[in-house]
This record gives sequence, structure tokens and C-alpha cells, in this order.
Amino acid sequence: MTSHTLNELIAEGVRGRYILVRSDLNVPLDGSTVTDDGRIKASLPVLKKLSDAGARVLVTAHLGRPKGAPEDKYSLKPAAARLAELADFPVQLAADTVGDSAKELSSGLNDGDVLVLENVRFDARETSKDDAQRGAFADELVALTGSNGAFVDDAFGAVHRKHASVYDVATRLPSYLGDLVHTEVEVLRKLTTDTQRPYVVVLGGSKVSDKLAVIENLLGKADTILVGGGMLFTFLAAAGHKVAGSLLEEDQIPVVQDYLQRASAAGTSFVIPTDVVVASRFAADADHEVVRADAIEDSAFGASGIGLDIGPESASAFAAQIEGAKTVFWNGPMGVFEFEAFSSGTRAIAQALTDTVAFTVVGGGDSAAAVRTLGFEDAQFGHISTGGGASLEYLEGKELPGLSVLDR
Ligand SMILES: Nc1ncnc2c1ncn2[C@@H]1O[C@H](COP(=O)(O)OP(=O)(O)OP(=O)(O)O)[C@@H](O)[C@H]1O
Ligand SMILES: O=C(O)[C@H](O)COP(=O)(O)O
Repeated sequence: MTSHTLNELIAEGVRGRYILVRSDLNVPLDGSTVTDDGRIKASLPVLKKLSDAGARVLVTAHLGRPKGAPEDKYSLKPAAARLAELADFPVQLAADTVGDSAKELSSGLNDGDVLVLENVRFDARETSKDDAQRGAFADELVALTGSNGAFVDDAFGAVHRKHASVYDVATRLPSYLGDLVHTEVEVLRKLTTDTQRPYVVVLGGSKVSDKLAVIENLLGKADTILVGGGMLFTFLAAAGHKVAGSLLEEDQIPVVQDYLQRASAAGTSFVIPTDVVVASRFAADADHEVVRADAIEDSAFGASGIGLDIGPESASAFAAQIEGAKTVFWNGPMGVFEFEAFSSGTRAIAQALTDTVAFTVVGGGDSAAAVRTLGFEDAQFGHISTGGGASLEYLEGKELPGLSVLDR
């Protein structure tokens, strides 16, 4: 990659200039409380570097997946408030992204001030597939930077998105690679160029179709794929089992069947849970029991039971695979770890990763949040990546729009 770096931008001089920074502030919330501020802390150094150098910093970021219009629960307010607490420079939040509030507050910035613009996904043009729509939104973001602006992409977690604030602004402004993206790419590059085998990939989480898509390119690359989290039910359904009320993407069943058929010829084996924890409903205090993975509907909750974690037998089998690995990449919690009763599978995987001598990488906002909220320290893992989908797509060898657009 031959992108220009943040240090080059600082050396050119940023005092008094408006610098647009794409950060990943997509943090987990409980109401208005940030439950894991890892991504905010990871975003701080670049903002501080620019603030110290006298830039007027405009931060763009998304939170969650709102449907292209403002929604209170997806406001960046809690994230910006936490950023302000952690920062030793002034941080404000605009009430909109490119509207009156953004314009007024940005025009009032002093050198070294930071203004977070409200969730870019409150505007449907941010994620539009139509280049002209995205371009028009990017033009409005760029207009906030005046005549001498620049763009820094520091949102590693979003580099796989061809979105206006990630991709299109970079085609309109002199653009630079942020330090966080730089570090992430260096670590992940090592993982792809010098992969020590056996290479075990652990997949879970709830963004099922996103993650099933990456398996295509992991076939042949990973020796073993351990399947947990929400996607395990699509695997069970593909094997002909009933999954009651569990998370299931029916249209993905043929895709999974195809993977299962091609796996052994590709040299990759899947390990699918043999037991799961089934709950009466999606709640922290729900009744629950461990059942065989091929008999979920036989639980006390019948067809309304919901699988919310892998069972203990599966957790041990996964841990044994991890123990024998030389490289482990983990993305996506094994279950609904936010509820104590359904956190055992995720805890067992985190423990196995800390016990192994393998090089371990944990990728993803929720995965990183899981290991921290379950009491593990970042230092117990080889690397904790801020990117979930982004790190998976990088490992697949896919071209990432947010990186390639910076490549000169
Ligand atoms: N069986 C399940 N049913 C429903 N939700 C589940 C299940 N297992 C895990 N989850 C949920 O998956 C969520 C995390 O999934 P996600 O795919 O977003 O992970 P991530 O890749 O680490 O995060 P990010 O995409 O933010 O980087 C957690 O909130 C967890 O509760
Ligand atoms: O959480 C993430 O992985 C990144 O912030 C990207 O979010 P997205 O999957 O909603 O684009």
C-alpha cells in the first residue's frame, strides 16, 4: 500500500485547516451508556495528534444501522460524550451531519478543537448504491472543510464499506491513512503472509449473511472453521435440523450446503456445535436448558425455544481445536454474551485463546467488547482488532474500498 500517512499531513502543516477524519465510533450501548469504549480509545490518538498540531477536526462516524433517517437510539451523543471525557482537547457534537448545526459549529471552531458530526447513516445517501447520491452527500461533507481541507481515514472497522464518508470523500480531498488503520493493516498483513498452521478461524455473532459471505474465501485458507453464534443455526438447518425460534437466514441455507460440500476438497473442515443452550425467550432471565443441537425443538420450550449460546460439550470441542492451533482468528461472540446466562461459550473461547501458544487475533467491535466485559485483558491476546467485517474481508484478500481509494 502506498497511501500518504497522517505524519505526512502533519508535516505539510494543518494549523487552522479543517481536517475531516472518519473514525469508527460504532460502540455497544446500553441505553445511553457506552458498555465498551475500546473503539473510542483507539480513535483518540489520531484526533489528539491533529488537535495538538492545531487542526480544526471534523469527525464523521456511524453508529448501528439506522434506516437513513435520524433515530435517537442511534445518536452519537453517548459516544461523543465518552470521547469528550477521555480527551484533553475540546470535543463538541453537532445535532446533524451536514445541516445548520454542523455548519454553525464548524465555522466557530478554534485551532485544536474537535467537532463530531451526527451519525452519517442518518442520511440515506451515505450508504446508497448510487454513486451520484453518495457523491452529493460527500460534496456536502467536503464543503464543511472550506478551501484547504484534507481527509484522514482512521476507521478501520469501516474500510470494507463503499460509503460516502469512507470512500467518496477520499476521491474529493487530499487523503491520508490514519495511524489506527495503518497499525491494523500491518498486523493483519503478517497474519496473511506468514500464516502458521494449523490455522483455526472461529466465527460467531449476529451479522449472519455478512459472515457467511466471507467463508467462501476462507475455504482452502483456514484449516478449521469453528461455527458458533447466530450463524450456527443456518448450518444446523442446512444439515436438515429444526432450529425452533433461533436466528435463521433461510435464504442462506443453500449457500451453507454448498460450503459443506466443497469443504473437504478445499482442505477445510467445519466444526459445528453438538449442543446448544436454548432459552424460552430473548431475555437475561429467561428459562434455559442445554439440548442436543440436532434436537432443539425437543427442549421444554418446543418450537418457540431460541438458541442463545453454544453448549458446554461444543465449547470444549472448540477449545481443543484452539489448543492445537498455531494461528487463531476469532470474530463474533459464540452467544448472547451480554446476558450472563448465555456468556459461557464466549468465555470458554476467550479462555482458550488466552491459554494457547498460538498467535491470536480477535476482530470486531462486539467480539472485543465481549472479551473485555468478560474480564479479559487486551494484552492476553496477540492483537485485538477494531474491525469485525473489515478484518475478515482483509483476511479473505478482498479489495477494501476504504483502503484502495487511498492507494496512490
Ligand atoms: N445465538 C445468537 N442469537 C442472537 N444473537 C447472537 C447469538 N450469538 C451471538 N449473538 C449476538 O451477536 C452480537 C455480535 O455480533 P456481530 O456480528 O456484530 O459481532 P462483531 O463482528 O464482533 O461486531 P462488529 O460487527 O460490531 O465488529 C452480540 O451482540 C451477540 O449478542
Ligand atoms: O461494527 C463494525 O464492524 C463496523 O463499525 C462497521 O459496521 P457495519 O457492519 O454496520 O457497516
